[in-house]
Amino acid sequence: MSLHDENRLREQIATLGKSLFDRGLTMGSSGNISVRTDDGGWLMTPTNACLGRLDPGRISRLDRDGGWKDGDKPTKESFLHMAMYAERPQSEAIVHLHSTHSVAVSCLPGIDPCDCIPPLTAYYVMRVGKLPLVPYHIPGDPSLGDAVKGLAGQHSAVLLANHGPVVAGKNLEAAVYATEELEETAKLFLLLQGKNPRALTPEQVAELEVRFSNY
Ligand SMILES: O=C(CO)COP(=O)(O)O
Ligand SMILES: [Zn+2]
Repeated sequence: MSLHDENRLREQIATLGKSLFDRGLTMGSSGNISVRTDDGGWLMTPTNACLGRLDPGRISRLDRDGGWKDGDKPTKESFLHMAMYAERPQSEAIVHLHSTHSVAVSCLPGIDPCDCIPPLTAYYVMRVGKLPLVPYHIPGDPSLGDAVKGLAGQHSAVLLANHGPVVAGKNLEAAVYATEELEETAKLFLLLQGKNPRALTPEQVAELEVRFSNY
């Protein structure tokens, strides 16, 4: 990867991180972002960094084995990102947030652990699809990587119980769009609690999956 391309990715991580933070999609020092680099390694946001104030030059660089090469110390969820990438060779970027409505859904009793949010809208189906719930683990616990492994091959997004979403995309922009769509649909889902909303039918979902398989 040329220095120009790497610097462009660093700038993009900082710009989109600030955009997410400024709109309240993640708070404090929560959340993390990673992007695959074409030497097989990754750029990841540093641990304890605020996504709203990232310094592109201090973003962590990891080698293909997840070893820390340079930049600030990487996110404590680096193995979670790597577990997801290991199952998803087609994904180039991952976003993890503590976005309020998605976290709220992750705490609800009675949600379907195989699919936490029904297909309420077309864009939710196109960008997120089925959303499995990963049982609660302490943040940064390596066993979280194992818990995600069985799910990430079939699902571009998972919801960590009492924690938040982890969303992969074909590039960083796609991963951010999907995270935003998930948060908005979680909000709709909460607004519609007790109202028996009409979700899309299995036929409508199947048509979207065929037409927008690489969205
Ligand atoms: O969201 C987080 C933990 O789950 C934030 O952790 P880091 O600051 O290590 O990235
Ligand atoms: Zn987290």
